[in-house]
Amino acid sequence: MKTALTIAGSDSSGGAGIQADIKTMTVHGVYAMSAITALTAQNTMGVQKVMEVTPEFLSQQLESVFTDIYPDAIKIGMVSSSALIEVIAEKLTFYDAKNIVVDPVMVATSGSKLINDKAIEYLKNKLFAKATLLTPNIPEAEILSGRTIKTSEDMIAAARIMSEEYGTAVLCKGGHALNEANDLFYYNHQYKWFIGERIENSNTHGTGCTLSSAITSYLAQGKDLENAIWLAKNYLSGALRAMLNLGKGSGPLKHTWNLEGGYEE
Ligand SMILES: Nc1ncnc2c1ncn2[C@@H]1O[C@H](COP(=O)(O)OP(=O)(O)O)[C@@H](O)[C@H]1O
Ligand SMILES: Cc1ncc(COP(=O)(O)OP(=O)(O)O)c(N)n1
Repeated sequence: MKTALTIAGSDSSGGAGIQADIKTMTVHGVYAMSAITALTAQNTMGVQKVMEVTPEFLSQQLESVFTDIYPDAIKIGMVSSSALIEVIAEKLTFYDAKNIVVDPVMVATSGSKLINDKAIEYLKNKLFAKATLLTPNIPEAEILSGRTIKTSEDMIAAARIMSEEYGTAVLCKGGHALNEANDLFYYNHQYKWFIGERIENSNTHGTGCTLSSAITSYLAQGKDLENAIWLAKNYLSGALRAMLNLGKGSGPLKHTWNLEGGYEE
């Protein structure tokens, strides 16, 4: 069985973070493991409280996983402080980790900030160069590239800046654009659009976590990067199309849709 590790925050409502990642990896037939960076008290309306783990405890979780069940691929999500980022960077190097998808989580859809400013600099300087793929959404891409994104051309320019600066592939996600759901992939001075039909569903909590952990699952299974992105986007669209409606705010996706025999693309 192929294995994957998610290094991320826990979402008590189960729609994003570690919980979304484990569900996604599991329905893809991949054995999921976790190293938790923070506990969030969170629901579909917002993040009420965050409790970060200590760097020592994160370090121990990573050591416990890597020395026993080696992950074929790794997803990194919410990491809110520079000390935790340092630990992750050190362990990824020490254990020679491969197939690393970094989702630079900064702000939840509800508006809550999930990272501090110093940590953003550490992400850029210590973690991004180790990534196989970065998956910023539009607001994150604006912060990381220093460019305002209003048009498709802006998305291409921002992705180029990030890809060239960090020497890695970038998928700039278009879920925050108004009428489309097109994601822009940039690597090796070339770009490609991953076109998605926009689905009218206000329950989008955890779309980014779900996409990045689906990509990680496909990388663990040995798919090449572009194929992994196509397959993951198809899975994400099905999870939105299943129209689960839970909670009072922006609710979670139906992660199990692909086990129920419907919603074929
Ligand atoms: N309404 C929607 N219909 C179809 N796809 C969507 C929709 N909203 C987001 N997506 C897709 O979900 C994925 C996550 O994108 P996005 O919502 O921008 O990220 P994040 O959750 O990190 O803010 C992308 O592939 C994006 O195109
Ligand atoms: C613990 C935790 N991690 C990440 C997020 C953000 O998840 P994302 O998939 O970007 O979805 P939204 O929250 O933006 O819908 C989170 N909320 N909690």
